[in-house]
Amino acid sequence: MRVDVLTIFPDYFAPLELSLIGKARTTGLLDVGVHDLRQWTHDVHRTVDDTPYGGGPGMVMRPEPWGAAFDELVPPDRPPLTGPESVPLDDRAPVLIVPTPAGQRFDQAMAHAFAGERRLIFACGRYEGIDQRVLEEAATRMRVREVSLGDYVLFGGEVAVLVMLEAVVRLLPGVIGNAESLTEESHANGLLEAPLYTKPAVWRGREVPEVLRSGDHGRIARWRRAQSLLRTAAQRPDMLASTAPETLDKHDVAT
Ligand SMILES: COc1ccc2nc(C(=O)O)sc2c1
Repeated sequence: MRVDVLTIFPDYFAPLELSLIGKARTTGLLDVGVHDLRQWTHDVHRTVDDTPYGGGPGMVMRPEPWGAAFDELVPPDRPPLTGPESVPLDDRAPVLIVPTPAGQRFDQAMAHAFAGERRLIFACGRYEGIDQRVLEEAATRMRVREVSLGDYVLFGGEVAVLVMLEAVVRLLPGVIGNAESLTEESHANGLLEAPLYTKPAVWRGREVPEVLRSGDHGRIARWRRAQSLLRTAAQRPDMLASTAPETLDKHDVAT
């Protein structure tokens, strides 16, 4: 997978050299380019923002640097359409992901969808946001996705990109050594994962549930399923709404 990130704070992405993402890059599973948007400015102050039309607080990111950056990263195979019309794009066009509080909520299903793409481009907004015409023009040659991490507001898109990148890259084949981890974790099956335990068997007077030390794999699986349902009901009842109702056997719940 090729990923390009456009930002005025490239240093935010130093963490992409670390851990499993860093390893994915060195092993060739992932190719990342982080680009300072200011390299597409031409004034002495390398200006990327200006006051909003219609008034209002703060500043808006100017369209010109973004347009020039996209021209370089995604050369139009034809002059971009200048009208308001958008062009349906085939699935070979790169996906442009724009973090914004006004976007669709990011979730594991979206992470899987992005993980299936050959190329992702992330546009990190700052200030009050990016001139809307940038997204409209980009849609003539990319599949544009406005995405939010949740119902809160950050200073800019960089942190959201780091979160989405980690969620996506860990799904790429070969990045996580034991792919089975991906099937057992929260949100993998529409539920939250069961509680986890490791040695010692007793810690500060608290015992690991006997069932997990029983060696009875069928019983352990039933217990974990029951705990997963109970935990989801307690923490995220909204997730249960899209899960078929299940009857819990009290023996499966017992620890
Ligand atoms: C100006 O760019 C921003 C500002 C806030 C913000 N908050 C996000 C979020 O997902 O919470 S993405 C994002 C992008």
